[in-house]
Amino acid sequence: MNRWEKIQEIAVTAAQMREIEGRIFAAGMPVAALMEKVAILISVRVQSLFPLLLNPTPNPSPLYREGRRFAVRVGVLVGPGHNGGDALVVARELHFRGYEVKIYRPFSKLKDLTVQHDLYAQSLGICYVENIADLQDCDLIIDGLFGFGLEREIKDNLAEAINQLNEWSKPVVSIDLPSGLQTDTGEVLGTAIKATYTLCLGLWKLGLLQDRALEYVGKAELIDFDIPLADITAILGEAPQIQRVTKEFIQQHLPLPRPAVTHKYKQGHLLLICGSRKYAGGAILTGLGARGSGVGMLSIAVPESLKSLLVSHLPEALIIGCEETENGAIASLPDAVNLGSYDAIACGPGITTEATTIVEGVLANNNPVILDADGLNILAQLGTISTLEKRQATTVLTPHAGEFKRLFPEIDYVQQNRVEAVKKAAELTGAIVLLKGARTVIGNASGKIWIVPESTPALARGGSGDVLTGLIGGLLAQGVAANINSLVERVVIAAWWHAQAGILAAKERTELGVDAFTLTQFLNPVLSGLL
Ligand SMILES: NC(=O)C1=CN([C@@H]2O[C@H](COP(=O)(O)OP(=O)(O)OC[C@H]3O[C@@H](n4cnc5c(N)ncnc54)[C@H](O)[C@@H]3O)[C@@H](O)[C@H]2O)[C@@H](O)CC1
Ligand SMILES: [K+]
Repeated sequence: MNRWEKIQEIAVTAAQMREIEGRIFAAGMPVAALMEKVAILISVRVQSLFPLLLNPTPNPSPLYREGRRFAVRVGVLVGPGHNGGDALVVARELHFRGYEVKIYRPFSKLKDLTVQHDLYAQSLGICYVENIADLQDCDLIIDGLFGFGLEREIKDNLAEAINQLNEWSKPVVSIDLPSGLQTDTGEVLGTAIKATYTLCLGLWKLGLLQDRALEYVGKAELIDFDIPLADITAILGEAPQIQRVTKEFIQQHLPLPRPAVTHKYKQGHLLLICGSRKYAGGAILTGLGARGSGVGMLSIAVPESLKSLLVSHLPEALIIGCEETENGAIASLPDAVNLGSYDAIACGPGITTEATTIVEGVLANNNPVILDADGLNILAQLGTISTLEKRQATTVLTPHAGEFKRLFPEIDYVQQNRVEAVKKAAELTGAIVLLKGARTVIGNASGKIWIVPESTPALARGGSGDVLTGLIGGLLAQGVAANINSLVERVVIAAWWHAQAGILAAKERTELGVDAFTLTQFLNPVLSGLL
């Protein structure tokens, strides 16, 4: 793995970033030199994103046709700390490159280095404005108000200025993170800049990966400024506790290539328990998700009345018809079904909350189990922690925020800090917990967290979770059959793969075109593209 790939896997808190930068400074790197270096990199990136339109012409240049934006007038927001220092260096560079720069610095007390850059910018004759409204004619705004040093709410005049600026809907490039976001939790402290681009410096800040930050972050990019890997490792350890899931990680952990000599049972046998008369389609989608995983053998237990429907959609699967309740839920599994004979069991989509004894039976068994949807609601009724305490084998829980709250009423901050919530849930239960969202978070009992950094709102659609359950189940079964030690990577792969299939499908069919069945058709193309 090269340096770029390695740093893409890391997410840090403000405290960790401070410790890492502290080591660099202690080793002799002058603070001013680092700021200069970083800010030059930012300024170069800004120039490529918003090239200077030197010669406005009725015939747009070829660059214009590539969809690049041009900027002439740039408003730079300068805060009191080193984020403001960065912004002042960027302002100076853009000024020298020929941009018309205006600086808005609503603070009188600045950090020393920032003072120096401020004095120099003034000496160059760069225009300073008193009011945010003076920036309304700008083509582009650079936001250097606060970075990871923001520690309290933004209030009063500054908050008003930010709100006013957000209303203009101008392109905004935020330095490090949109000013106003808490670095670790992504919480809005008072108010926050709505960025078009966020140029995150050095290492990804955790807050940028939290769902509630996303509407402020825009398109996020990492600006690498050569932090020595030794300094990163010294603070974060060899394997970071919070890992962004990257393509390289997936390539390393996929169950590929298959052994040259194998047979279907060696490639995992998954049992799905799903569906009811009311929710028949969920069973099909779960089955199609499992199919996409490449699992060796797939058995699907459904209410007897759904059997022929399932056979027609999944001819390769072994469909097990089960006795039904009056309402058409699974009442019991046939005696011939030996739960212990499967490599993994996925249980829940569409089973309704009538299937309590089924879920109890599955959990009493000693194989890896994935619970989703009604499987989770039943677990919540049984008592999540007390029920899971008794289990030795791997359990995977895949809640969305609502299900999470029902499962873990003691964890009341799931909306505020999804990463901490998952960490706590995994610690309390020993389970692998996957919290669905715009940035799906996965954690296990060791305290390690994985975040899927890209997804699409196209996936916010009924049935897409069923596909994920099947996909996780299939990958887990293959992992068990191959005797791999750690199964959490399989869950991580499934979450990433599912998101990428959504992204690919949305690219071809728009965000409105990704129904759950269509999603299953894009699972394999993601892999082909990856390899
Ligand atoms: N970490 C690194 O290695 C580097 C960091 N740099 C920059 O330095 C930034 C961090 O700099 P700082 O630690 O100076 O922090 P910031 O620039 O984020 O701001 C901290 C300052 O804002 C004040 N402040 C905090 N909350 C406030 C509020 N609500 N209202 C008014 N004032 C408030 C603080 O008292 C302090 O003076 C990074 O985000 C990045 O832009 C780069 O210059 C160079 C490399
Ligand atoms: K900023």
